[in-house]
Amino acid sequence: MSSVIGVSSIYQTPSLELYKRATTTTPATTSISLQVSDNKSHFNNVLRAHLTNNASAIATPNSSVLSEEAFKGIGRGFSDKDPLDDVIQDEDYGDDSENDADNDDELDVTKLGLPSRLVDSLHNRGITHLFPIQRAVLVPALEGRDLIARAKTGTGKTLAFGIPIIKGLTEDEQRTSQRRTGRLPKVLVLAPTRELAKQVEKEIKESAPHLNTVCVYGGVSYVTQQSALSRGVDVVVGTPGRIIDLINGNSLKLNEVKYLVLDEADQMLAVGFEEDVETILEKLPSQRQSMLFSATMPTWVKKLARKYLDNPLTIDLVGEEEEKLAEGIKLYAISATSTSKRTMLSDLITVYAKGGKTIVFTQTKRDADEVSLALTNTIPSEALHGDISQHQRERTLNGFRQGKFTVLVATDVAARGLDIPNVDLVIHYELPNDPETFVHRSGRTGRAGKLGTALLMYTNSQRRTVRSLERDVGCKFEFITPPAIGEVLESSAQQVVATLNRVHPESIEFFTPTAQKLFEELGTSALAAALAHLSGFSRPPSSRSLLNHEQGWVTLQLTRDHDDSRRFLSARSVTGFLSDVYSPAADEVGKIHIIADEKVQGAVFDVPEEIAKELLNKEIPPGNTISKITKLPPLQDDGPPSDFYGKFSDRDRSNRRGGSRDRRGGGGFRTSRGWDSDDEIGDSFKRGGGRSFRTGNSWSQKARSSEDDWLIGGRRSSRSSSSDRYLAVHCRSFGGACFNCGQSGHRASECPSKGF
Ligand SMILES: Nc1ncnc2c1ncn2[C@@H]1O[C@H](COP(=O)(O)OP(=O)(O)OP(=O)(O)O)[C@@H](O)[C@H]1O
Repeated sequence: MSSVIGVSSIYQTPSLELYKRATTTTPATTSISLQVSDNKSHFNNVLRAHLTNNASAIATPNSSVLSEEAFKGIGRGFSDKDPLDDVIQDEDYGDDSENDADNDDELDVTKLGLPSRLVDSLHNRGITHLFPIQRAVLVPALEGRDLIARAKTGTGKTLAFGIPIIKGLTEDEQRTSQRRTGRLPKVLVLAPTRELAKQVEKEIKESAPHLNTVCVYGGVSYVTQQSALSRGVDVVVGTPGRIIDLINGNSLKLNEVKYLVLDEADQMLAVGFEEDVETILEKLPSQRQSMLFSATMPTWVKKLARKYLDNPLTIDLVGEEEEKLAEGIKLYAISATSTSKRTMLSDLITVYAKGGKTIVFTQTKRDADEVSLALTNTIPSEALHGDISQHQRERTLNGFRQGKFTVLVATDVAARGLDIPNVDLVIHYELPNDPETFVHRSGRTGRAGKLGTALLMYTNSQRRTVRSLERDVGCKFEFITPPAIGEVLESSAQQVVATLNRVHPESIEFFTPTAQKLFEELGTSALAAALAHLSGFSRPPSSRSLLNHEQGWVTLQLTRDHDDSRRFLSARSVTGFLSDVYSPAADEVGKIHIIADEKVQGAVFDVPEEIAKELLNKEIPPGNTISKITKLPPLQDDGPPSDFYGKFSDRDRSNRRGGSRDRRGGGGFRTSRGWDSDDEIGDSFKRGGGRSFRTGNSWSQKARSSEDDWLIGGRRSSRSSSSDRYLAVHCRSFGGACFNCGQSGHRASECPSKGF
């Protein structure tokens, strides 16, 4: 349906080229006219209207122009009731089949009326077209509207606020044509972690090298930050703790701030920055534009929005039902025991990362160290967690970015915000604490429209949680079995071949005479030997159990013909059968699983390699078959299923604390999808340092783990009481396997047969 609101003038142009010319030549007028047919047109039109600096509105054929006032009045259902009710959702930005060329132009950074300096630096970074969240934010942000926005991981949220702000600052600078030394910041970006703050700084600096951007965060000296601020600054990005310290020390003055950005607002709450954030917001001039980015809308964030934002427009490009992960992330899940995880990991990396970058997520710092140490024997890897100094963390991240090593083993500190290009594989070595953490961990791959893989390792008892995760995140896992040794060898060989292709021709020349001689003597086996050695298989690979991936074990399958009158196979009947055929096999048999397919009477079981050889040579009763298998058939379930997320599930935690609070399932995200979650406002309690933590919020759980100290921008010691730390560190049993002896239930550092 179309409706005419009021017409004063329409400039209609036959092409965008003419439109562009018209926008530069048409004098400013005040009122804009419109004819509206659908929401998408509204958007297109408002975009055009605003790209002309609100001075004049130009329409191309098939589209009309409307003012913001008119826009508010039509179709969208803008409401007076609650400012948070103004919502623009993803479908409003879907493909416009009417005019694809127009669409492309709307995204083309050269056609948006952005300052040429900004366009040039975006182009230098390979950014030629806006991503959807950037497109959605651009117009209302340029209008000066306060915003609340949400989009999936890696979709370009930083430039969503960065581009309009840079445009505004650059134009201001051009107008005044002077840059005062000692000028006060016009932009304040608050980020919950140092890493995120640094990343935002990097994005803004690279897109606007002409502006002075200073990043401030705790854990490092004040002096450099203070002197950078005193030289004059346009944009300050920082973590709340250090920002308050700098304000109190008179080094940072916020009187001239025109733009405030709150990045990852829900994370601020989780790490206990509520008070600090509010203290900072109180100090800002009331005449400003505020933009808030948040993955969820817990009560505090809503309150913040109501109190400090002015009639904000909500832009939600995730929605309620949609998959919360970025497109292009392929998901796998693999069942593993705490022991087999350890042995399986390098094979999974070899097969699924194919030589690219991998991030492995563990729950604890100690696990990160131990996993990384164990991996280093086969694949170069480094650990990243809170006990590592700031300087070393930066070196590690840089080394990983530059490809100096390919596997980063990290605690959840790295899950949020870190933008490392081209991560091919994310492995959840331990189940995440909640679905949000899963989304953020997985979102380290498949960034900026690229493809990626995330692989979840779970134990049998966590099967139900994996299903819950699928429901909560709106995703589907492909369930896989451990890669067979053949696959691992093939992938290793391919990776070695890729490495060989990168050997410098001059180096090749040095080795050619020896290679020729070898080839004459040994033929292709000389080359094969080199490949085997470079793949780390100088010795033949030992066989591995398909059930728990343990080396030196073999998985065999026993099937029985249907016409066999004996009872169906059970674990006990398998042992009985083995003792009849070859009694050492019955003595040594490991795991036994019954095949799920009811049409097959069969079981799979593990035996040591030597025993398997003997057993396979024995004569067996007719009607039975024993064979070595390379892939597991579907097996019957065993073990109690669990509904817990990670080691720090809500239920776990409340039990430990003796809490009787009414929890809504295993974490806010599960039971309340999307933005309306976490309304458990009564659940706050104060911790040392006076910052309040809400126990009902999944993030507060993380904050309470021993994990996240270094996340916080300074004031580390004030955030957790010793009793909290005790709970976090001591009140959970170790469920993993020792990297020293391989036994489960203790860590390598506590291994009875030390020598680690
Ligand atoms: N329009 C664009 N074209 C190409 N690349 C872009 C564009 N916008 C942003 N990028 C790049 O995409 C990557 C992800 O952007 P960014 O870190 O802002 O994502 P994000 O949405 O904040 O992610 P997260 O939620 O994980 O923090 C960055 O490397 C950024 O430079």
